[in-house]
Amino acid sequence: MSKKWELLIKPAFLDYLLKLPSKEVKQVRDKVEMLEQNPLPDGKLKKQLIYMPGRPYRIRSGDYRIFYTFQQDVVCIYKMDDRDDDTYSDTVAPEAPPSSDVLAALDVEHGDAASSSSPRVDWDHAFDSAINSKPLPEPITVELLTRLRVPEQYHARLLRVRDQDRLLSCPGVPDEILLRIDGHMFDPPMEQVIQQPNLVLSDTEDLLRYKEGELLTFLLKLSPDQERYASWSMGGTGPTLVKGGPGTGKSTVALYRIRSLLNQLQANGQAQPRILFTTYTNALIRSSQQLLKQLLGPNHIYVEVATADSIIHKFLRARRQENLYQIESGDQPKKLLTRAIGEVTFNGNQLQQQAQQQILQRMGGDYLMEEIEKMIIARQLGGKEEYVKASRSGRKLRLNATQRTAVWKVYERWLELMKEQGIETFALRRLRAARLLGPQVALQQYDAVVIDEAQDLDPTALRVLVAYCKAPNRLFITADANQSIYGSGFSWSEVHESLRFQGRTCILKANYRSTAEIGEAAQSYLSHGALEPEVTEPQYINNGPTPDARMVAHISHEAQLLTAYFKQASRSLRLPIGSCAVLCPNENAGRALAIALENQGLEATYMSGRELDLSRPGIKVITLKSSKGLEFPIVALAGFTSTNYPIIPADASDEQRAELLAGERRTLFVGMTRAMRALIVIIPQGATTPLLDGFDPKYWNLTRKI
Ligand SMILES: Nc1ncnc2c1ncn2[C@@H]1O[C@H](COP(=O)(O)OP(=O)(O)OP(=O)(O)O)[C@@H](O)[C@H]1O
Repeated sequence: MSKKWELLIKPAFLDYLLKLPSKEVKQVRDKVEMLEQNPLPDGKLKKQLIYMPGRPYRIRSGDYRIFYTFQQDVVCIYKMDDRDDDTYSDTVAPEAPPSSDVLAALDVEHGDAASSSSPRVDWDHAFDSAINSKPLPEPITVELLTRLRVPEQYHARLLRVRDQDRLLSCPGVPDEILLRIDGHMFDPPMEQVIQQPNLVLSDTEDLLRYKEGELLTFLLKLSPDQERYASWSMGGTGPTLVKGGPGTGKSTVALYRIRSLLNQLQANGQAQPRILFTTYTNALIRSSQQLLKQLLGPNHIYVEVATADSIIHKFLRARRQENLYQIESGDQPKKLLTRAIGEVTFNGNQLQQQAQQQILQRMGGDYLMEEIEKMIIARQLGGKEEYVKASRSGRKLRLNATQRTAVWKVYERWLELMKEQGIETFALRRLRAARLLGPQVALQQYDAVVIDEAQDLDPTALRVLVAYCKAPNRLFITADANQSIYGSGFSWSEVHESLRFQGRTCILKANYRSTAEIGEAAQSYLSHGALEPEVTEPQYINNGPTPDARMVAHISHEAQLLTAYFKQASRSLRLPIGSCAVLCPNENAGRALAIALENQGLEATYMSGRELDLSRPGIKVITLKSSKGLEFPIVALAGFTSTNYPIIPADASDEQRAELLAGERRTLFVGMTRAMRALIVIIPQGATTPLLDGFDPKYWNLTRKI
């Protein structure tokens, strides 16, 4: 029997299937089966379009045309259309080398995505020239909206829309609906289709099931490295660590690891295993749950998705200890810290005492609080002596033994004050849990524990999570040191003796999220601050326009510029306005900017980390810190005009200043790397902070007209 080719499909192809009558879908299925047997059928049936991005082949299916490419063992189906005209001249050229795009996307670590043989798209020009909105080729009618399964509540707004711009910025309508209608009205350009993820079509009958609504999605095709790490070393003796830069698929691999773990446990006779998956924010919990449902089907019920803090809460509740103190995340702990500095009697003579008090005051509340929370509480240091000897790795401000003794005294007084008020911080709550756990206790309630984004977890929290896992080799951890917002700098085995990864650490290199232009611009910004370079040179799958950096004098100009940018970017990338996000330094800046954008006629909402709802229509305005782990097609870093940024105590020492700036630079880097297709950073005119400097014109467009 002849060999079968592996089939991959793009979302654009699936969108088109939904438009076709069922009978035609069967015909398409037959054609796809034919390609599965032989992607180069009889010469007359197919053509290669060598001047089209991706150099696809084209084959007829009744009145329609299917665009596809193939290489080695893989056939990738891009999209369909029903036109007869040819924008690109066709060439029958079976001897021409097929496109390298498919393989590059599948295995960029070993391929060379950037030097694809396809004609290169001039993204910057495409971005500039998006001026006129296209009229819709057919009117939006109730009948059409019903056919496209658009809920009635949105009909009234949509029925008034006449052109593509208004469609993609129609307020109050969810993005996926706008994209569905846009997809019905216009053919997606090939250069955008190529950048869509590859999905696996393991059974051609699934096309019919998808058309009938019995199957909702197809799974992502992982790269060979991702696939390997998803089930790598499961028979080993200890835990596995996956590292990698932003967007390399660490969270994706973690989800597939869960599937491998479930399969292994069930194959070993455990019909109903329990797996814990912890992630960073509530918004990530919701999206991970959805992905797990797709990936695991009915088996998703065996996986609990939670934040580390909610597991800590559960742990304390089981011991009736959860309500001993009220969590206080506002200003009160910092106020009590200032009070503690004033109340403590330091060692030595009066002059020495004054010197100690001064150094603590000079540190500033935030720095001292971080010292206490990250260096003492999170590391579960048992006493002053331990703190005096501790390495404090990750902190640039040196503290001698006398100064550390002073910090310890303030810490002890602060603890008393917090207790008196009946309040605690999250770090203190984690410490209580870790202490209750004791060194020996193993909770062993989950057959496997998968911890995503571990670089930002306190060691105390990690200890509790590790203790919940029944076997060390069923622990799986992902981390990225450069994205660490808090820069805690601990070694894994210091956290828990089970966290020894000898020979079980791997690194993902290919960035699937951001375009090469965004990734390289963010890297150049990071290295301008002399921060650790990436462990390996990152590789990119996609290309796009050069990111922009612009100066503005006032928040109203900022909102005008953002409005123009978002309209331009969403139009040229053919994305709804809801795919734009503004990442701000703090809540006040975010709220002010959301109002300013609304005043410009754009729908925009500020959302705090807790109330983040990514399905909400309109522009999402969030803080840089709560953007961790998320991604948006179009991103602006803004809001620096209306706020004092960054806050550095006037008399901070050089080391302290350097450390604060390094932390903030990493935070801005995390923000930049949330962008998938387009990125802009807005800098206040006359800003003196080095953080808003370092936009190398080689990577950043500083002059393009917006
Ligand atoms: N093999 C792949 N093919 C196509 N898309 C992929 C692939 N792997 C990951 N992606 C996509 O890339 C994006 C980034 O993936 P993911 O969030 O898993 O990366 P990450 O390393 O956890 O990112 P970060 O640490 O920056 O939050 C997601 O949209 C994901 O669906």
